[in-house]
Amino acid sequence: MKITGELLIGNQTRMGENGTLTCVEAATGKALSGAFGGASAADLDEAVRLAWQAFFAYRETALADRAAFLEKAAANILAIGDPLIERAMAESGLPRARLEGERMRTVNQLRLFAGVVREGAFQDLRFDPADAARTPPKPDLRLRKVGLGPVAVFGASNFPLAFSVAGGDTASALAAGCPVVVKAHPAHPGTSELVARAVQQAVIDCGMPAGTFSMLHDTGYEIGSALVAHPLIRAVGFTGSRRGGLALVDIAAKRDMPIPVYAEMSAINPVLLFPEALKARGGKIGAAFAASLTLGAGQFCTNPGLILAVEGEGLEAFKASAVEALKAIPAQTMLTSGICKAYREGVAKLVGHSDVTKLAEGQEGDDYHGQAALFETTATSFLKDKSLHDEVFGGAGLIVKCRDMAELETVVDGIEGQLTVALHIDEADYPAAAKLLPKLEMLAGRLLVNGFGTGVEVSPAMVHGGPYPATSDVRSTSVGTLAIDRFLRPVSYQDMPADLLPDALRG
Ligand SMILES: NC(=O)c1ccc[n+]([C@@H]2O[C@H](COP(=O)([O-])OP(=O)(O)OC[C@H]3O[C@@H](n4cnc5c(N)ncnc54)[C@H](O)[C@@H]3O)[C@@H](O)[C@H]2O)c1
Ligand SMILES: O=CCCC(=O)C(=O)O
Repeated sequence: MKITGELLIGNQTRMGENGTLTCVEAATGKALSGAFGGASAADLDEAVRLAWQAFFAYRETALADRAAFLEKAAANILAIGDPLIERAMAESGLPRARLEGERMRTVNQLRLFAGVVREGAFQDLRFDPADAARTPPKPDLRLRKVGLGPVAVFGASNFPLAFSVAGGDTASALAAGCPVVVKAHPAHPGTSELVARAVQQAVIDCGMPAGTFSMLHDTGYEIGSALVAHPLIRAVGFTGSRRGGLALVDIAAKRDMPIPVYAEMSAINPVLLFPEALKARGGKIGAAFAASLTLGAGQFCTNPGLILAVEGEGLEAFKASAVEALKAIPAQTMLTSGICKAYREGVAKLVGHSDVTKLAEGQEGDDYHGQAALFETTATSFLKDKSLHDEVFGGAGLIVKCRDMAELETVVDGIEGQLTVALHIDEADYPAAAKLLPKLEMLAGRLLVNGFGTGVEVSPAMVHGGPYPATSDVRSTSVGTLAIDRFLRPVSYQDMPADLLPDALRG
């Protein structure tokens, strides 16, 4: 499959003429092949209008046909073969094994949603029969959930497959019966085109309406912003920075018809080390923490950036093994030089902070490679200075040393919304953990025990979401089968003649 740099608008392709996007090898900054044409306002309008037209037919496709389409998209992505992996490696700097795993996650996610569609429970069909004998008479009520309408998807830089063109947002929106218009991430436009062509081909192969899927490039923020503002777009999926997510939330809120924006933004994912667990195996936990902190150069929204623990021998053992492990970690290629620069600036702020001590650094980095780092501060300092709560996107962690569990609880009270909270506990810690759990439920979308949040399972019981600023809508998840709910709305049919009812609600 060739990368042409074209836009994919419905079943057509054409070169965008609103500026040109070029891209570079993440590891070196050297130019990569391909020039990607930016979409104009007219291209955008055409893609969205096609999506709107497609919506009415697409949302009523037989569930088996919609499921087969998702499976075909998965098969077409796999069929691209190694060129997809090689392009993604060059554009993102992520290693082959990681990207091969991510490709399977993407493919299996599409297949999982195919299963959800085929099974049909997502429609939440409800039947509440009439009762003419009741006073007042009770009407016949039936309910189903339908797709919201065309969805704008902003691919994430850090998961160029599983959170990008055919990632969780696209898979769940298509499963819900919503056409998708993707705004490709500028850091991996070639990867985006390859995957988009696979999805476009699936639309054609399966006879889905033209307009079910489109993908646009933007040389700046103009087209992405206009996409969210377009009156025929009915929801937005986004993974990226807090600033970017909030900009889209703001645009969506100012429309004549405001729409939901499901933005997954920043998190530091606190890890709580309880005293008995620390005492029994502080060293072991420290080594496991270092591995999770530096996975993918730390560029995971689930990265464990904050450690909370009570001071003592157990914490010292944790620190010693984390420090030893981190010192040996080579600098890793970051997704873009901009992300690397932001990371270095974040680390420099911690280095220059008078209340923060640097405990360890990994091997030295450069403008493209991030150097891991571990810092420590006290609970008092952390509570006093909110800037210490900021996400440093990359392999940097901060330990907050507490005097006792009461102080640790006060720190928990001062933290903003998160995707995950990890608890390291032994049985003797259960009473202390039980006391904190109600607060932790309010803090994050996923609570996990004796592990770290990196490596999200795509499953029916997964929540990859959480209170602001982890996401812009605490009621949702962007991973797992429940993600489909973001793009559905309930419609009730009262005393509707059977002939007029949707098939699923007859009988
Ligand atoms: N939490 C996470 O999972 C996560 C993932 C990736 C990046 N990040 C953070 O984001 C920073 C930058 O990385 P990035 O480029 O991937 O994220 P980003 O938020 O800058 O961009 C994500 C997407 O949104 C678009 N966008 C951003 N701001 C916009 C605006 N104002 N109007 C319209 N469109 C806009 C971009 O063009 C891109 O397509 C990183 O350094 C990191 O701090 C966080
Ligand atoms: O970066 C956001 C997603 C993280 C994830 O999916 C994972 O940890 O597996």
